Amino acid sequence: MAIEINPAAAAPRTEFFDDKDALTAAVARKMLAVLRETSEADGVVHVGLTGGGAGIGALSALGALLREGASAPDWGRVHFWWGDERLLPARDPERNDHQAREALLDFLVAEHGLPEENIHPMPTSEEAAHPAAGAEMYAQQLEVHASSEDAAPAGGASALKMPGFALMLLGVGPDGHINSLFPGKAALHAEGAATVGEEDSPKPPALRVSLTFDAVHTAARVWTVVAGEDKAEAVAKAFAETTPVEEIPARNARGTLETVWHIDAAAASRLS
Ligand SMILES: O=C1O[C@H](COP(=O)(O)O)[C@@H](O)[C@H](O)[C@H]1O
Repeated sequence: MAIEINPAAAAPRTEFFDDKDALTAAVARKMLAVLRETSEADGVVHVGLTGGGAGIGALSALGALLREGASAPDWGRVHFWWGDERLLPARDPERNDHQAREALLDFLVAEHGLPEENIHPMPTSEEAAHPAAGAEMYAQQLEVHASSEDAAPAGGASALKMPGFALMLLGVGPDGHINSLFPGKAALHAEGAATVGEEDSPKPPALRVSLTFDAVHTAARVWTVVAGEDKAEAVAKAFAETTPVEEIPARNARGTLETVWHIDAAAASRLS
């Protein structure tokens, strides 16, 4: 059955930047503000991280802001999760969590008191024998941190046992994928679960674990970060009303409060 976009979710708006550096700097500034404000208001804030050039770039930019003295949240209240991961050994340079640690998280632990237990990586290939097992393990971790009110997408659809994410960052692949939700794959149709395994990712490595669309849709803010000419076609298709979600999964990136596409000039070059 064709995937339909939930009309109750926040419609996407766009923010444009000259280049990737301007984009990542702006996203990092906004991220710090969300982390400060939400952690002060709620006592805790859960954030979903992404891999890829712009996603990791935003983390490096956040580190740079802190080194310049930007006002920071109480890091003891901040929890980091991942939207997807490659099922590879711990510390493999291709793992999204490894790249995020190098770009920001190790610095936060060493210099800013981020508790190691607030970092929630997806399972490694040493921990999970296959993607479905990894997905199940991560769903259990999410459930441990679920708030008393389960996370629910806009519009009254069923809730999931996971923490309420204040923010989910999403890179977008040249083929329009978000997380490890790739065009035409069965994982796009996973319903009622927070996580799903992917056995045959068209982008190597093949074995991956991902949050589902249902999980993405529970986040308050969903921010795509898209830079580079190789993303231009996917961006143009994502904003064409007739493009099926099965072809460009990023079309179905939606939050409950806001959906913002952060796009640099090169990635925006084919938007009309
Ligand atoms: O495989 C992945 O790709 C996307 C996009 O990466 P990019 O390098 O094309 O920007 C990324 O967001 C996702 O987390 C990752 O696993």
